[in-house]
Amino acid sequence: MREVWTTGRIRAAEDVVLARTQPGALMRRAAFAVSVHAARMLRERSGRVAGCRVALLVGAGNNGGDALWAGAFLRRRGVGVTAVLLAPDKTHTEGLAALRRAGGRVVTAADVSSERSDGDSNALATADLVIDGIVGLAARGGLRPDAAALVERVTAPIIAVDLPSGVDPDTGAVTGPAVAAAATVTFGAYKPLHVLAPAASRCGEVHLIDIGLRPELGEPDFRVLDPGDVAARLPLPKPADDKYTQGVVGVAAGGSTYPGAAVLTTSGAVLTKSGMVRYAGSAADVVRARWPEVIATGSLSDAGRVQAWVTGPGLGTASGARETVREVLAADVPVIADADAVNLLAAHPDLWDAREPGTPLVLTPHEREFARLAGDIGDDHVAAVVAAAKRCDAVVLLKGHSTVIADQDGRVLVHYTGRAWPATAGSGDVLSGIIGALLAAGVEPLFAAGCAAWLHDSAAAIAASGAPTPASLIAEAIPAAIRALEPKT
Ligand SMILES: NC(=O)C1=CN([C@@H]2O[C@H](COP(=O)(O)OP(=O)(O)OC[C@H]3O[C@@H](n4cnc5c(N)ncnc54)[C@H](O)[C@@H]3O)[C@@H](O)[C@H]2O)[C@@H](O)CC1
Ligand SMILES: [K+]
Repeated sequence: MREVWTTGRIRAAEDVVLARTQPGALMRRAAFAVSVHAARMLRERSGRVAGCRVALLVGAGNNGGDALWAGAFLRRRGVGVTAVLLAPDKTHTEGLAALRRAGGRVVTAADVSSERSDGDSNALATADLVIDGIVGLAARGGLRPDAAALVERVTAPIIAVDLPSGVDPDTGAVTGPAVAAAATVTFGAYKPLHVLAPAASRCGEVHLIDIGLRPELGEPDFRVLDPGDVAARLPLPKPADDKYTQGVVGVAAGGSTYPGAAVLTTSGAVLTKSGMVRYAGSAADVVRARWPEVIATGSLSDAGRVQAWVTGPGLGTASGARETVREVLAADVPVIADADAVNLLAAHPDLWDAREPGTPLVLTPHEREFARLAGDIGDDHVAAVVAAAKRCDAVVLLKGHSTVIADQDGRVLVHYTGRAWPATAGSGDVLSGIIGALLAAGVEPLFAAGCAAWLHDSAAAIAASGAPTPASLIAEAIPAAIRALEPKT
């Protein structure tokens, strides 16, 4: 499990560790790691390290200090290093002295911008690699114009120190010009931007360097599930199980207008776990035709007992749909409410009264549905989703390139996907079915949503395999996604 802390907490931990270490020691450790990754990248790209050229973009703070020290270490390996100073009067003193001692060249941003053709002012044009030390934890807003103008001139790959400059460290928002790095070397702990879109797509591969902060950090602000976490939580049938004991999933979705939503939601449920799936609604014939193993009935009252309900996809918002949501919420079993069910809950506050207190509810809005339910999301998605989860007393999963999932107790999971394959019609219906299957099996709601987001993304990647995929094929790839996890049977 990848653990993530917000910058305020990382800085507090840094202060504790700084107070008991030699001045400059942490920075040199961080910078040395940057130089190691820079050297590796040079070797991979040009087959050598000595003789290559590296340009450093150096801002006013310690992030610039890291870059300068990294430059000094690279000089020792025979690399030609030029530092481009954005704030010559405020440059990190020891870092600058170290680079000069090591034989590095130093120019100002103004020299580079003047487009003189001598070697120094050409530093960016001739670099094999650029190290971004413009700004780190203190970043606010997009790159300032002088920094943005420099970054625009870069053609070589960039290694970001701590984070790509210009992105917001805590929200991952990109509100102006920002660096797009080939790799990021970060220190002490992952920060939100490394896993939150859109900033995460600008990090390249992220390398975490231990600088001794972990004992001072406490509980993380949020977590990212890895394949092992998902495998450990997937419900697998035990020898004594029968079709009922694994948890029966009920699907109350779709209808005569959107029978496809009924099929896709049911597909997600059927393919995620063994046992039984029931369907209740006016698309019963269509569902039965696609999945003969599903017990399909025309109405909720005929459906029989289930251990979790999935509702919302393709349900519409007419009075019949409202009654369906009301009945499902009153059923005293966990519910996953998606799409129209979220819209109905937003539009008809009385529906909340149908809910049995303490019965788990998972809401899975996309951004527009979220706005209807909880207001404008703003730049800080994590804070908005946590607030909505507390207010709705539910697990809230906000869909997006970074799926953010919050429990009402404040725990947060984030799933970042660098791929857009799941962004296809009906894909959310499949996700709902997966969540329903996991809820019915007794998986804790936060992790049912978290594991489902992971499985859905993995299934989409398998189904797409580099080309567009429809939602039906995402559902069909769920078993392959589970097999790839190698859960223990
Ligand atoms: N505290 C420590 O012990 C350590 C800190 N380290 C480094 O120190 C960094 C934090 O350093 P600082 O607190 O000095 O601050 P930064 O280096 O992050 O920021 C420096 C300055 O950049 C400017 N700036 C802010 N937003 C900007 C924008 N959008 N465009 C251009 N310039 C902008 C501001 O004037 C700010 O003061 C970390 O990210 C990390 O790289 C590492 O050396 C590890 C050890
Ligand atoms: K940076």
